[in-house]
Amino acid sequence: MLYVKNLEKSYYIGKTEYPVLKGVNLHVAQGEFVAVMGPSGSGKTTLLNCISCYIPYDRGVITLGGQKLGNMDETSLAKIRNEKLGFVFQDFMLLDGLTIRENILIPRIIKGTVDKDGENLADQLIQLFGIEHIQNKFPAEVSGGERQRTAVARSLMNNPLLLLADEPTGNLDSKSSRNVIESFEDARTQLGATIFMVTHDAFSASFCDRVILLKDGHIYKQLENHSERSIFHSQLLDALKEMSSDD
Ligand SMILES: Nc1ncnc2c1ncn2[C@@H]1O[C@H](COP(=O)(O)OP(=O)(O)OP(=O)(O)O)[C@@H](O)[C@H]1O
Repeated sequence: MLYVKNLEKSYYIGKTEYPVLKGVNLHVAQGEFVAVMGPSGSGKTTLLNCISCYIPYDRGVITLGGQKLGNMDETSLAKIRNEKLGFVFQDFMLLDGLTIRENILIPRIIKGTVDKDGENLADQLIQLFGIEHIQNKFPAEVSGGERQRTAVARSLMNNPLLLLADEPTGNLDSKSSRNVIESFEDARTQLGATIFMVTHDAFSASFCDRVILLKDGHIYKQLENHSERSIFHSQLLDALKEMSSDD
């Protein structure tokens, strides 16, 4: 589904090159829920931004659903972002002047049509995420967890091939975080969504099928979840400790 091969990306400040991604290789299968963790500055957001086509990369190949990303004009990139990718950001990015339902419909509005099919999918997502009772309210009138569930529902509006989430639980308390992670799990089990999430939170990551640990622009280790969530959580905490003591 998503393949990243030998991905390299540097930032330049003046003429000085700062390599951030130094040959990253990974694969995310259809229907998988994968987290990326790593120390601050290890390149997690840069990796996500390369996959999102928000920033260009220097070397390597990214393919999504068989289509090679990169080297495309702005119109093609915008089409991929709107039709093949779904995004969930830490600060929700809901529009204050639109209701919860209208916010969920934004990807269809951008596409130019909100037909019966779009309204039906919105109904399905609103029901799936338990936000029927707030659908006609405005973002300022609902809780942080409800705003974040709205953001997850919106990200699924165009049946994206891949849902990308950058610190989706970063600003939330533990109850709301759990709510968001459960909404990802629902999206996966009920809609077959594929989710790629950057997080600092080992608890949130412990719900994933696989966790990729990134360190200094390389994949340090990948852990697969074959056991109970609490056991996987301990394994993750141990691996994170090992990674930080390897300096
Ligand atoms: N636009 C930019 N120009 C120059 N350097 C950048 C730019 N964006 C990020 N960097 C640097 O690249 C490195 C990786 O940044 P990135 O945001 O990918 O890390 P991260 O792992 O997501 O960190 P965090 O966990 O703190 O969000 C950091 O050292 C950062 O300062």
